[in-house]
Amino acid sequence: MFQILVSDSMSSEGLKPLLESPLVNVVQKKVDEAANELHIFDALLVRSATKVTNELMKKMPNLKIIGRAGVGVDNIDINAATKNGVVVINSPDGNTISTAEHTFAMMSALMRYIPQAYVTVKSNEWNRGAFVGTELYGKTLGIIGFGRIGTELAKRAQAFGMDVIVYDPFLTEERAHEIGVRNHTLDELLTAADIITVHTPLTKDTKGLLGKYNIGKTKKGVYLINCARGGIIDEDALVHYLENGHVKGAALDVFVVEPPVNNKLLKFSNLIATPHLGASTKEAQLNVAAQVSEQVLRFLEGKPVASSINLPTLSKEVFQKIQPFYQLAKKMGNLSSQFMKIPVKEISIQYEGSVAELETSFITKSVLAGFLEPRVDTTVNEVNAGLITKERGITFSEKISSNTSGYENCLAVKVTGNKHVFEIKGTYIPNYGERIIGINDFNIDFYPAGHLLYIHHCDKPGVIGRVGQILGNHEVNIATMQVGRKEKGGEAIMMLAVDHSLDEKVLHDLKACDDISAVKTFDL
Ligand SMILES: NC(=O)C1=CN([C@@H]2O[C@H](COP(=O)(O)OP(=O)(O)OC[C@H]3O[C@@H](n4cnc5c(N)ncnc54)[C@H](O)[C@@H]3O)[C@@H](O)[C@H]2O)C=CC1
Ligand SMILES: O=C(O)CCC(=O)C(=O)O
Repeated sequence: MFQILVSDSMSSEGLKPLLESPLVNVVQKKVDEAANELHIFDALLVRSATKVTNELMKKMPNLKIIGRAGVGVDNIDINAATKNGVVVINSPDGNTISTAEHTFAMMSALMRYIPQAYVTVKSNEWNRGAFVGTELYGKTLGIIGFGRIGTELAKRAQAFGMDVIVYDPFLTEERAHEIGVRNHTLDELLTAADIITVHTPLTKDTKGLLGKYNIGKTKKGVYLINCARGGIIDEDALVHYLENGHVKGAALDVFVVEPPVNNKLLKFSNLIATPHLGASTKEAQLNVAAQVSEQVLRFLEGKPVASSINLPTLSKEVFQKIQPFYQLAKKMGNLSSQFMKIPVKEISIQYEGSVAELETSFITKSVLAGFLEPRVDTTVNEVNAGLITKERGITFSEKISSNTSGYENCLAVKVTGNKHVFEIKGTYIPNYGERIIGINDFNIDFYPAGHLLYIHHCDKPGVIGRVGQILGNHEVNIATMQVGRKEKGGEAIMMLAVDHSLDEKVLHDLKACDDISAVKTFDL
């Protein structure tokens, strides 16, 4: 019989598939309370309170699967789980509606001073003049991050007669059109919206996305809402703009540190807050607990699971053969995504040589997983990459090619957006490693790892020297450098590996250089 530890409070209705199964025994205890019996458990079910660290996993040698009843898996050390051979699953859409509704409730409460007014009435005050609110009708709602929750929120705002504009660099025009919203640039959204709400994952691109600079571009009197993850709206910047009155009010469900400790934001009467309640409804908790219970049971019964976010489902032998290509494919997908920070319609992958004889569908999924990684909240892997790609309105295909590029094996990825196409080619050379051998029409040869700097330039004497000079001036050490060109004196590219990530100042100086037409950085 499998032993299951449920360590955070979860809907017992949702846990029914497990509680009623003759295959499993369910223990509902906090990890601390189960300290002496941790070694017996095959599965661990959590919400966000239990921190699933490598240390905890080490105390659970029987652990096979962790089920997160919710979306964000930031409380689970996924890398450690993968290393320990533990599958992690979540319930990506079980709490979408609840979180969208909570955001809507926060917006209404914010604009009508409901929490502030409630406190005064309870204190026997009757001060109607102090709480003259603002209608939602006719206002422009700016949604940053238009995934599951952003989409549901938009539908509700439209029903209230709001004009909805969105910013999501990965949203296709077709999908925006389908939902009846307009995708804008971030600057357009910042300057046009009366209310701005964020619904992105917390990534290195979204951390502080609404910081001092960007909030400074918003309308005076703007309202800001964060029901996604603490830190997407920079907390110090928000303090600054609440203090000077530029931001008329803010609503937060999430904080950088939860629960907030000595947080200056809490002193503002025009800031309303809830303790991370987005998903706290009976329905959402039932949905997420039921989804996770069913998947855990399937897994323990040896059946495939739908929402696994870390491990592949291949036999060890097959996996070993494709592992080098799987890693190369992931990096190629990731590079393509970073090159094409725009909506993408199609991804096609072509296999040539010995790699074409392997289980290419798995390698394709690895390209997709690498591509999606910078764009979505949850860790995407070969199990869920196809599904998520389709959900994002992106089609994908694979083809076995009879081309001969001169390499023993070659993988080519082509990513198509509305106006731009990006192509990348890679190969794996045994005992030598992964190489990127082509970018668009340029032949090049570099190892895809670390901090990379890409420069598109004119093939003229002195350009390489100027790049070296600028990097030297900024104390940036160059580890390797490769150059590719189509013809003498024509367009050329260079790819440099440097010792640390580059800041805006370095990029600015490079971009200002004559004969350089594009500069991009990548971290792999
Ligand atoms: N307060 C709460 O209790 C809850 C909070 N959440 C949080 O809400 C967030 C969104 O959840 P979902 O909508 O389910 O996720 P999702 O993955 O469906 O949507 C996220 C969207 O953000 C977009 N995005 C990624 N990087 C971006 C960037 N740099 N700029 C603009 N857009 C970007 C993606 O393209 C995607 O469309 C997550 O962080 C999640 O953890 C989710 C559930 C409950
Ligand atoms: O109530 C919870 O478990 C937190 C929900 C959440 O933030 C998520 O699902 O990402």
